Amino acid sequence: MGQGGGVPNEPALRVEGLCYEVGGRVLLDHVGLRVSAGESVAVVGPSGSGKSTLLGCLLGLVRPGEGVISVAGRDIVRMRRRELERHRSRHMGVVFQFGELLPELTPVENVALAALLGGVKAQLAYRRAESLLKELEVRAHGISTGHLSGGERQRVAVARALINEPAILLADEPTGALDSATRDSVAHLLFDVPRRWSCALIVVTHDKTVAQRADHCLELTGASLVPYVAGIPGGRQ
Ligand SMILES: Nc1ncnc2c1ncn2[C@@H]1O[C@H](COP(=O)(O)OP(=O)(O)OP(=O)(O)O)[C@@H](O)[C@H]1O
Repeated sequence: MGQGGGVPNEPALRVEGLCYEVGGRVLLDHVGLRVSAGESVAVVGPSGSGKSTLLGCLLGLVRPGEGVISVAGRDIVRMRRRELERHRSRHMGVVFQFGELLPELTPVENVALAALLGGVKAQLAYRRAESLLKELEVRAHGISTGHLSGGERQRVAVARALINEPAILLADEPTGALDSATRDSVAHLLFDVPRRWSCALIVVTHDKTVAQRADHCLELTGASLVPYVAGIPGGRQ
């Protein structure tokens, strides 16, 4: 797969001076972040520190008060809605805690759907979906996605997130609903994605054993992103 249509010398994701305030509380205070293709970042932090809000900003779902969020070389903060939707579907993939798949569809239908919605022709969409599911070792046909195990569903969700060859893959508590053995296998697969598919990966998680697999582990605390070292909140790496 390609590099998600990225711009040469520009990281897949560049965040600068990101500020967000809600209800009189500053959640993000001049936050900066750079993630290149092939690189992974985990974001941990106490409950309520603003991790989902940060992810919402990166996805263009929450509009920050200030700052730049450059995805594949273009600032999404200043985009109009239609353009943002196109840019998001072309360059960003997302995996949520519960997969958020359509349970009555087969895995291949769930994955192909994301490509069809992006304007890819049906034959190509299904071919790509089958090939991704094979690479991610989950069956494509003959079963409703709702009948798969939790771990298999997350593999389908990863395939769906990758089908449009995104520049960045964002995952919000991707292993939060899994038992520990399944969590390890899904986390292993997820942190292998940047190398195999040349995209950037950002994972928001409560689970430190998942976070430690990332190239860089950051903590959102006091409205800032700081390096996280096990046992030392806000400690230096
Ligand atoms: N639109 C909003 N209006 C009011 N408060 C909000 C809004 N969005 C977020 N908040 C508050 O901001 C704080 C941060 O929320 P957020 O969901 O980003 O935290 P989080 O770190 O993801 O938490 P958790 O780990 O529990 O999921 C919370 O206290 C939340 O109630």
